[in-house]
Amino acid sequence: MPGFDFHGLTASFNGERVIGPLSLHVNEGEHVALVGKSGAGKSTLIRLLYDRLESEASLIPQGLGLVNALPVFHNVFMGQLDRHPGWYNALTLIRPFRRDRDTVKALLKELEIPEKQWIPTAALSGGQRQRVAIARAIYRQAPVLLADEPISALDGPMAHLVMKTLTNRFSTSIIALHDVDMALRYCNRIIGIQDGQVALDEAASSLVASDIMSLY
Ligand SMILES: Nc1ncnc2c1ncn2[C@@H]1O[C@H](COP(=O)(O)OP(=O)(O)OP(=O)(O)O)[C@@H](O)[C@H]1O
Repeated sequence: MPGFDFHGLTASFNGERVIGPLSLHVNEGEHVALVGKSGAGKSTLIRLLYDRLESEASLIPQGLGLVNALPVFHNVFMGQLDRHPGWYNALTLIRPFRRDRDTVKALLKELEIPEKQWIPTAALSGGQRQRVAIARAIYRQAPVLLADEPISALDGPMAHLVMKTLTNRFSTSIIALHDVDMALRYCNRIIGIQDGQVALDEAASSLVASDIMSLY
């Protein structure tokens, strides 16, 4: 997928416009950080993009969307649920295939939770749960990543590892981030959202943190 170009994006809640109308053109190879204060509309914009991109996107929602009663393996496997026939998914629920087990294990190893593969996600810490949602998005292997605060529950070294991994694994990404320094370090384009509109759209290389702080 060579990027995307959407026009007239809008969203309203209870008759109140919270996004747009705005246009967004993203080229392949761009890692876009969505920044802006709480309530500016970043999550809503990510949802709008996900609705449009559908199977072309891997989503890491702010709420993670994990099934707590299921083990980590099955939560990660869900990233590819729509790629397999029903019988394959049903069998996987009972007895996962070796190939899938190995692929998921390697991903969990990369995210430093390999020992959690068969543990229900309910028994994990917040940061471990966040890494399960990250593994699920990577496992999906969609061309575009849409991530809403994917490092909010991670400590410093782990946050760096995850940002490095995500920007390496996906050729194009849109990542809502509250951490301005991480946005500048790992993304090559910064889009600032203010009251549902694009208030800043610049190459990360041309900005410093204080340029972005005016949005807050
Ligand atoms: N389900 C909803 N019902 C009503 N209003 C909503 C709903 N979801 C979001 N909003 C409103 O839409 C606006 C944008 O919210 P959104 O969650 O997109 O902001 P955000 O920039 O992602 O914030 P945060 O950084 O806190 O996650 C806010 O004013 C919020 O109150």
